[in-house]
Amino acid sequence: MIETRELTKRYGRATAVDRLHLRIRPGEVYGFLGLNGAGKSTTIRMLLGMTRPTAGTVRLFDRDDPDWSRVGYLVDGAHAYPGLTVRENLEIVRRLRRMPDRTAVDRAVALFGLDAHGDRRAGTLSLGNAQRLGLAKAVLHRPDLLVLDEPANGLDPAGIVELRGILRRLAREEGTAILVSSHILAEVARTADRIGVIDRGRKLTEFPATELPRCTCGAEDLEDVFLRLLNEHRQAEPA
Ligand SMILES: Nc1ncnc2c1ncn2[C@@H]1O[C@H](COP(=O)(O)OP(=O)(O)OP(=O)(O)O)[C@@H](O)[C@H]1O
Repeated sequence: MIETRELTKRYGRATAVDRLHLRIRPGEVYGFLGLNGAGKSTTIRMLLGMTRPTAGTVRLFDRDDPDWSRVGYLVDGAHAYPGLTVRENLEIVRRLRRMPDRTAVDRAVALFGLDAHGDRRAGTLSLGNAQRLGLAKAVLHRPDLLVLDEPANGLDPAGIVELRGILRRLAREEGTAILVSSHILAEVARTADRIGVIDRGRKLTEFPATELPRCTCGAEDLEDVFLRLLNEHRQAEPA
């Protein structure tokens, strides 16, 4: 349902994303891994129509002309109106999305454990709670595709576990396709169904999260796998 073909972004002579093929199915959580500067955010921006590809295509929901009302996202950190409360921020999103269901705000507040902060001004929230608000805004309208760039930023360990549960539930119960980029490798291993590793704009490998032990070749964990893959790739293809 979400597919990129030969997706490429060049900035001058530098190639940020290089002929990337991605496919994410409904109900699938896709973990997108890469070092700083690997090309994750650029890919995400192209998926969301925020950056025009130099070459290649993005197809969302099997259409060339995407229906953005079916997409939710959290990129570049959580943004909110700082002078408005958590509920007011969510209420604005509800109206902008033309959602008749007035209980949507309450549901989102509860889903992200923001009950105690509903009447606080967003500008006074801790980083983790601001991130929760950003996530609540992203899923308020029950999108079919959810794109999250480093969603665990600022969350405490309990928040990270909660986020995992929420993403798994959205995928399983609502059939949401979820792309999540992260540096927290162990967390991606627990959250994602499939994992793709990108380096210098190119997809190095992709594997089901359940097959992680089989592709470790003696590696201790995903972090180890990731570093081995990068080393192998960089030895094979020096910059
Ligand atoms: N607007 C831009 N102009 C020029 N180069 C850019 C621009 N945006 C990104 N790049 C370059 O493209 C490459 C990929 O960057 P990108 O932000 O997509 O990586 P990333 O994997 O998201 O990294 P990080 O984990 O640090 O956020 C980097 O070399 C970056 O410097």
